[in-house]
Amino acid sequence: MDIIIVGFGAIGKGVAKVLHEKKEYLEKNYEEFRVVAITDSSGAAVDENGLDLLKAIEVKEKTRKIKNYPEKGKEISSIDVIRNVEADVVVEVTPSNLETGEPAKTHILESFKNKKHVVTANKGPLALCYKELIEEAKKYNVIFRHEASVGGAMPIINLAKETLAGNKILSIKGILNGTTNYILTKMEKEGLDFETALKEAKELGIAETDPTQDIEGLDTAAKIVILANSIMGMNKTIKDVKVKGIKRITPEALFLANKRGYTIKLIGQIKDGYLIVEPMLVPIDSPLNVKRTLNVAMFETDLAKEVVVVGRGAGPIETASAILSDLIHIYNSIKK
Ligand SMILES: NC(=O)C1=CN([C@@H]2O[C@H](COP(=O)(O)OP(=O)(O)OC[C@H]3O[C@@H](n4cnc5c(N)ncnc54)[C@H](OP(=O)(O)O)[C@@H]3O)[C@@H](O)[C@H]2O)C=CC1
Ligand SMILES: N[C@@H](CC=O)C(=O)O
Ligand code: NA
Repeated sequence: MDIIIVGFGAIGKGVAKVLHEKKEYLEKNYEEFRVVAITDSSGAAVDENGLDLLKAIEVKEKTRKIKNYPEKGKEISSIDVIRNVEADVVVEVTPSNLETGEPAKTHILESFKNKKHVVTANKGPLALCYKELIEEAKKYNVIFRHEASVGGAMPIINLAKETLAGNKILSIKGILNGTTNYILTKMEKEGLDFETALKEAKELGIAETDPTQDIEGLDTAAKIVILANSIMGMNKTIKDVKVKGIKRITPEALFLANKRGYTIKLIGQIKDGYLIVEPMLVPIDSPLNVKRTLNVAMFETDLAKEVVVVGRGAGPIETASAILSDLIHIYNSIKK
């Protein structure tokens, strides 16, 4: 199966690393998953016989520009690659823009028009025009998967759509941002100051390209919109979310909360049609009290009653795990 990776930052490189590591597993159980093009803001590397993924990562890390890939690098836009390079699937992992959804929205729609399936981790277009994307995918008869867009490696979207199929999801409450959970954990457990904890999160490759999206709660807001629309049958946008971030939370506030048997977590919640993101006091022994980059989601459903899922919500390899599972789903759907 031939793949184009659009965006070659933390997640794009994570996908390349995972596809390299899992090469034998994939060839044994499915077929070769070949990356025939990689793009970033500088251009692209294109090889219809499949790029050397370790070389692509090395070129990117050494020169910051994928167009410097020897012999196969070129100054060409992602849209031209999507239009002109033969491939089955586009993996869209450019930055999430929560105002316009670009450039991802155009990349995704252009992929559909060129009969390419899409796997994305990008929250922008999903939080702004979910219905349009689903309708366009149907119109061009292509598969659109986005498990990585909410909770990273934590199974949530496909879990609700597949394993909980038939259930009515009555409410969802959880921690859906790894960066803020990492910061709150480091402040609480190690007394680290906010800026140092944020710097560490950036070095881990878990923060957004613009980390204010994490800190101000907008990333969590985008994710609960995606959940509301994709697994609760709503039609919301990010403007429908009441949002508060964690900027005012201090190590002292966490210490005081602990003394009273609580911790403080950034909680996203969908209940009775309302979408809210705010820091909340959480009992120390609550299932919501997960640490570092972990995410957690508590579902209330009509048949399965309460369901709780926990997993790493961010990180290059963890997120690539969700992207790989969507790629395998597409393989099973188109090649069988
Ligand atoms: N980091 C994480 O743990 C998770 C991230 N996500 C989502 O995954 C996506 C990628 O995140 P992440 O890898 O961390 O972000 P980065 O900022 O590390 O990487 C973004 C990449 O997109 C490239 N890019 C920007 N504009 C374009 C364009 N027009 N065409 C092609 N490439 C472009 C950048 O190019 P250049 O290198 O030249 O600047 C960069 O390579 C985001 O939408 C994020 O919300 C989802 C789950 C987890
Ligand atoms: N910045 C996000 C990345 C995953 O969506 C987070 O910290 O959760
Ligand atoms: Na997920």
